[in-house]
Amino acid sequence: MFNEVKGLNEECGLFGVWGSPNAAQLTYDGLHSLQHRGQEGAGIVSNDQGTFHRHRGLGLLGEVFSRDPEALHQLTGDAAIGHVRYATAGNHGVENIQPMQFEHPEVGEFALAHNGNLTNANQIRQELLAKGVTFQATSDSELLGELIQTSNEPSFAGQLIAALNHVHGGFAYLLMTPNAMIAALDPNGFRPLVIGELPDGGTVICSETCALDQVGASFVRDVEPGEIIIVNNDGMSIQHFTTDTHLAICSMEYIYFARPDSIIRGISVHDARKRMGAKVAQEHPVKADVVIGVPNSSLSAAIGYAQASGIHYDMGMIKNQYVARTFIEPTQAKRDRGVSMKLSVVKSVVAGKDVVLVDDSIVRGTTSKYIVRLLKRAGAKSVHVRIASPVLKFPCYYGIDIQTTKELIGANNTVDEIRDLIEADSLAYLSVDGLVESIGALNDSANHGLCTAYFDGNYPTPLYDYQAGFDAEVTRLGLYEGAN
Ligand SMILES: O=P(O)(O)OC[C@H]1O[C@H](OP(=O)(O)OP(=O)(O)O)[C@H](O)[C@@H]1O
Ligand SMILES: NC(=O)CC[C@H](N)C(=O)O
Ligand SMILES: [Mg+2]
Repeated sequence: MFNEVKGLNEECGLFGVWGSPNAAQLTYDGLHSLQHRGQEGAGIVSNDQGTFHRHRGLGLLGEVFSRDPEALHQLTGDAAIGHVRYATAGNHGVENIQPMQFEHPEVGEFALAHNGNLTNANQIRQELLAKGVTFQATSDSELLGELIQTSNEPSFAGQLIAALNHVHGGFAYLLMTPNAMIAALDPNGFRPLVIGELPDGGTVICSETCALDQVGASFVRDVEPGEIIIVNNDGMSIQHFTTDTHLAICSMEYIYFARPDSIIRGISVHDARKRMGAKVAQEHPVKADVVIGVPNSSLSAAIGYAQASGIHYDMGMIKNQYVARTFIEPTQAKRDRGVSMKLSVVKSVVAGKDVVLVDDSIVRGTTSKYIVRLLKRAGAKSVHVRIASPVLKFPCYYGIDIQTTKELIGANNTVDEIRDLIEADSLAYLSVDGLVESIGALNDSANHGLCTAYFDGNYPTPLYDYQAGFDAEVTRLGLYEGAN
């Protein structure tokens, strides 16, 4: 597959429209603003008075549709759903590119798109295999469709509710039948999902508010954990597949994944990142001449660090806008080359200076190590690295593709060891409490409505398929005994 070399890989983006002409074009535009959530493949299914049309392919949205210039025009109808993918389960083939389509005896056909990762996918796959199901793909996303197909419930609505109660883990789903667009969010609400209204009265449901802005839709509300939202020609209705819900939205959405111009559950992502930067300045002050950020995702946190510390902010690094899209077999040599083609230093900003370098996260350490060297080569007197999130130590099983600790520098080294590995003069991270305070409490539960499992190992759900592997890793690393 072809992809930009990135430290952290995004998840997936969902966008759907009901009741607006040119629904496929709107979906294309919306997905374009969600491209940061997935770059492996993209697809759109339109609904023209009950007849579905689909186009999907590997690569960026623009590539998928420019390979076949007629494709978008053929997606006729006033409803559509679309998806941009970054794989967390299954292979990278086109059969896993969404939306997926299914035949159904009651509704005719339906299409399905999924953001997240199921924790009991293996178990469900075995159950379905035992029932004689043959699969169209290898990812976990298809499973909801197959559960609907094989359910004993008499109606599509009942089948969907039963299926949603059978899958576990992270899931924001967008489905479309000939008569309705349907959204559902897992009981922890790990992934963001919002509803908007178009000026012509059409309804949009999508992953982030930046996509609402893109198509001129106004924000209506967030989809709540456990909800099923049904949009049809009579309007919108809300049901619940469960009321046993515990909000635990992924804190990495605020730290890194979401676009800074998005608002997640009432909190501006940019403002939350600025507060994270300010908080790490307060927790780990350092005397320096200039604060710089690592484009793109840490710039908000760097601004926050500068404002709180009183040290002036400057543009010390540039990101090449035409980043080489490198063939990834994810080897370290390729990652190193990818980072070097992506980032460069503005020498006049850092030469002869004590520099605070703010980044939002360290995954393998490739980026920090490269940049510290680059800054020193450009004449920086000292480089103090400040990370606007806590040490990334634990895997994510709900939609980020960090499913093992092996490559996480923070799981395998102490902070002092990481400082030496990246050759920084000092290194410090935001605390977990500081992170939660910076984002702001979403509710009054013990976890304040956030999932911080990647930092503290507190998973809000059972891990099912992943439990044994997780236990083995914890034992191997002695993680709970405190690596840091
Ligand atoms: O320790 P590493 O393995 O290098 O990963 C960490 C880096 O990856 C992410 O950025 P990314 O390269 O994805 O680019 P972006 O900030 O432009 O999104 C993150 O913001 C860090 O900069
Ligand atoms: N990142 C995601 O949300 C991925 C969705 C799904 N698990 C897949 O692998 O395709
Ligand atoms: Mg970055």
